Amino acid sequence: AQAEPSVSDPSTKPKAPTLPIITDDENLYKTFGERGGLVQIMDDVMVRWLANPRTRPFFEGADQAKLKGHLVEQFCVIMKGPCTYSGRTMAESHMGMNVNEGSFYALVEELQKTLNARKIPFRAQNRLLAALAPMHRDIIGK
Ligand code: HEM
Repeated sequence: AQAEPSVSDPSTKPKAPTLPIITDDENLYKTFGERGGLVQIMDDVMVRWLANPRTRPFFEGADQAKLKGHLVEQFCVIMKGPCTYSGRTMAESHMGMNVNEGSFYALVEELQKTLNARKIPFRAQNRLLAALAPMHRDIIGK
C-alpha cells in the first residue's frame, strides 16, 4: 500500500499557529476541480449554511460574496493550489462570534453534504477535513 501523505507541513506551524495546515496531497486541488470547482462548492455550501438553523444566524448578516471568495482562496492554499489568501486569520475573523461545537459541526456537516453531492471521493474529503479540524481552536468559544 502507498504511504499516506502527511497532513501538515511542519514549516508552517511554529511561527504561525493560526494559518491553515497545508496538506501534502499533491492531487487534492485537482480532485476538487481546481478554482472553478471550489467556487461551485462555496456557492452550494453557502445555500446550505443559510438554510441550516444552527449556522444561519452567523451567515445571514455576513458579506457572503466576500466570504465565499476568501474561502475559495483559503481552501486553494490548503490544497497547495496557486492562490494567495487575502482574508484575516481564523482567530481575528471569528472573534466575538461565540461559535459553539454544535454550530461548528453543523457547518462541517453541510460541507460534507456539498462534497458528497459533487462526488468528491471520501479519501479526498478526509484530507481536507483533517486540515480544517485543528482550526476549531481558533474558532470555537471565541
Ligand atoms: C474549519 C472551520 C472554518 C473555517 C475554515 C472558516 C473559514 C473562514 C474564512 C476563511 C473566513 C473569511 C475571513 C475574512 O473574510 O477575513 C471566515 C469568516 C466567517 N466565518 Fe468562518 N470558518 C470556519 C468555521 C466557522 C463557523 C463554525 C462559523 C459559524 C457557524 C463561521 C462563521 C463565519 C462568519 C459569519 C464569517 C464572516 C465574518 C465577517 O464577515 O466578518 N465560520 N471563516
